[in-house]
Amino acid sequence: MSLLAVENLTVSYLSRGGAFPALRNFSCRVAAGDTVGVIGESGAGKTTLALALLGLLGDRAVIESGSIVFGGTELTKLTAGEWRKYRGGRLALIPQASQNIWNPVLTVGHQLAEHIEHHLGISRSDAVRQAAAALREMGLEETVLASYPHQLSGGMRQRAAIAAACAVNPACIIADECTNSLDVRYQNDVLQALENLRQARGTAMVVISHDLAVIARLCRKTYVLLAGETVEAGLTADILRSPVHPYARRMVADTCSFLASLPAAGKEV
Ligand SMILES: Nc1ncnc2c1ncn2[C@@H]1O[C@H](COP(=O)(O)OP(=O)(O)OP(=O)(O)O)[C@@H](O)[C@H]1O
Ligand code: NI
Repeated sequence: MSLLAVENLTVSYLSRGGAFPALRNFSCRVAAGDTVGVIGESGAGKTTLALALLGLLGDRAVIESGSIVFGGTELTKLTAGEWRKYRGGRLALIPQASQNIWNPVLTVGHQLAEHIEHHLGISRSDAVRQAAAALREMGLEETVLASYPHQLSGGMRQRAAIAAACAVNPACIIADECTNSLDVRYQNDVLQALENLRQARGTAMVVISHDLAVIARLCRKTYVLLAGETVEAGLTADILRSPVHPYARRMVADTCSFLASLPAAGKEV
């Protein structure tokens, strides 16, 4: 059985002009330990999907149809109180622009430890220890615990947010553009840390990105979104080798020609 099963999900944003469907008939299945990528250009509906999966759409959006079943529970019918049990715990989100999740008046350590304590039901001192370990996995020093968010760079805040999502041992992580404000070295570290987490704990992942290289590195399966529609879905290796839809073909060709255009090491530029 799938850990996460999304069937024919359609989500619309409401405006005075009517309902605008940002995601249409999206379906996917994610087994325990599986890695699924969702790729598409800006406005394709990727974040809409992430927010729907976590019950965070807010008042201006509605789930028009479809279902989201996680661990046997239908999520689209949960009340706000019931959502608190799932969100951030068994099902965790690394939100887009996650460097901005932090409360500016509390230290990162305080917020991380509180989050871990709440979701794992462990003592504060154990939570602080786990917070330090989670930061280390993201290449951050223990001193980050005592820092206020504004004392860290955007990339450090982003890695600390990823540490928060990973620290509570989720069964599934939804990662929305989780490497977008990181420089290349830290992108590598974060992708490696997510891969290590999957291998060590069997964490399933839905990796949302506009960057095919990120998806190709992490994901077994890929869904390609264009203006809210799934135009291609399959094994990532197959899509890379022989994309079918014109949009997918262009995306693969553009990524390959970009990589090929990089000067070879040592060559004069
Ligand atoms: N709160 C909102 N109210 C109205 N329309 C919205 C809202 N949020 C998103 N949309 C619209 O829904 C569509 C999908 O947006 P979404 O944020 O899901 O795209 P995305 O694929 O995540 O893009 P990006 O790569 O830029 O993050 C867009 O046309 C966007 O303008
Ligand atoms: Ni987005």
